[in-house]
Amino acid sequence: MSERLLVLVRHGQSEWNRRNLFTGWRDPDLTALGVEEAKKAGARLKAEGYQFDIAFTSLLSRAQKTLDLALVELGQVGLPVMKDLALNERNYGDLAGLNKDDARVKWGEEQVHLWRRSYDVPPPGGESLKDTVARTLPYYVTEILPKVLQGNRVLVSAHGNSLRALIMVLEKHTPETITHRELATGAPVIYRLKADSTVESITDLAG
Ligand SMILES: O=C(O)[C@H](O)COP(=O)(O)O
Repeated sequence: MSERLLVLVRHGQSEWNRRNLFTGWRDPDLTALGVEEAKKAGARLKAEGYQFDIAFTSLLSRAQKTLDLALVELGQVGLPVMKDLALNERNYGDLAGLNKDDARVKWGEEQVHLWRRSYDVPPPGGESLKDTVARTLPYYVTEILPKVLQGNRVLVSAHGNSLRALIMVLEKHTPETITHRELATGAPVIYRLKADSTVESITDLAG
């Protein structure tokens, strides 16, 4: 019987997460804590008995490195890995590199919250979550989902907002409820899909 297993993991803490900077398509490395989070994600999955047939990640180092470290813990170095821009973090445009607290002082709490969590308000020069869904969803539908439905056990290492874009569809969030869906660094979320591609069960390995 097919498992139809899909595991999503947000990369471990990056240097810019630690420094509280908008990151988007910029490419900072993991911190020491981020490395530990990535290893812990792999170890947790291994301890729960998970193994994978294929993995997907973005073109950004923090997601790729998280995947590599998790695969070492899983004893699965050499697993086929597909890398694609479609899984990159939401492009934060002109906000990239700015401190999130400084931005709140400059533009106000409410405006910054709209840029960070609203569905359809893009940051200046960047992508809204709606734009990110438009970028990531076609890739999910054409590349990732078919693998899951064929019975491959699939691991995806990506980013807070590119994964929230997929989670919006998987968990059937509305533009309002998705604003409250947060994703911790290095915390795998495990989905079992039905044959019709809807979600049968969700297990969050956070904490
Ligand atoms: O790109 C970033 O800054 C982070 O990865 C996600 O940031 P957010 O929680 O502000 O959307």
